[in-house]
Amino acid sequence: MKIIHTIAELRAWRKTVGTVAFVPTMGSLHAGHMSLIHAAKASAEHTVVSIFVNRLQFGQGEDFDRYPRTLENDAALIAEQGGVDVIFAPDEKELYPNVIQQYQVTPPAIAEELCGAFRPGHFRGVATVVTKLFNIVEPDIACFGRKDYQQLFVIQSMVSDLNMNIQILPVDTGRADDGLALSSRNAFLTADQRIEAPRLYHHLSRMKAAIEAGERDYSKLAIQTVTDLRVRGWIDIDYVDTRNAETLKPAASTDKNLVILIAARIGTTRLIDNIEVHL
Ligand SMILES: Nc1ncnc2c1ncn2[C@@H]1O[C@H](COP(=O)(O)OP(=O)(O)OP(=O)(O)O)[C@@H](O)[C@H]1O
Ligand SMILES: CC(C)(CO)[C@@H](O)C(=O)[O-]
Ligand code: BAL
Repeated sequence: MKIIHTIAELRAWRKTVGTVAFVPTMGSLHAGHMSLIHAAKASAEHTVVSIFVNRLQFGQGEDFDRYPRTLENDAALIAEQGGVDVIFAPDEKELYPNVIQQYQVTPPAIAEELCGAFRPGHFRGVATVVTKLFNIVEPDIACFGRKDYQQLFVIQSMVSDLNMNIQILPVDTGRADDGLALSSRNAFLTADQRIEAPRLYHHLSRMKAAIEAGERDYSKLAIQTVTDLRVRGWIDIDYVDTRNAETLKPAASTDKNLVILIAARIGTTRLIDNIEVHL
């Protein structure tokens, strides 16, 4: 396995190989990332994992500075699993030599809802860096986790709208035994917060069960969840929302494919999760 830091070296390597599956990450790898890597390995001759904490997708006051950076551990974990050809780990100067990225990819208005409403410019930053990475790695396939459902939606629609010749492979959310979605940011949780955090998934599961049982008043379900979380001390709840799983528009009572999305802060750590409902 090679660790490549420069675009020139990555491009030189890319010219010498056949099909490539690509897993973009911000590092601090966990079992959720490993299932993306597993899916990538199974779908092309070669696998590239990128590790880059992308300043452009973080807002003012967000956790860019404290975001965990653990390249050595990440490389060891990937090497242990085997089968990855390249870790692409550029530094900021390599990817953003002009400091300010003049040309950016602006997603449509749906990217300003849900997480986008609380992280203005976030998905522009994601779409821009993913486009740059796609242009550098030139993958045949790229894997994205369903945990970041809106991100997956933005990338899928970007690839379709801009005719990028890349197949996007969605990968199911990896969870801890108690249901908490695996996330690099879980590392910030205190022991007590870690015990409380799976409540997000428990609420999503409860809302899903209610919808499967015939409930169509999605706002009522959301209010119940918010009320219960507030009582338990979750004061910073960004949203609890039921959307059409294919369009991400607000769900209609006749929709058959839904996704319930949630984002909330526990202490200073912002967690997101979602659950799909197929009726
Ligand atoms: N639990 C998970 N299951 C499946 N995919 C995941 C999971 N966690 C992250 N991913 C996917 O891994 C890719 C890289 O994500 P990233 O490096 O931001 O990790 P993360 O754990 O989501 O970190 P963060 O705490 O920043 O949300 C994304 O496609 C993301 O959806
Ligand atoms: C796709 C991504 C690597 C772009 O920086 C990031 O948003 C992530 O890790 O999900
Ligand atoms: N996993 C999405 C990256 C972010 O939260 O910035």
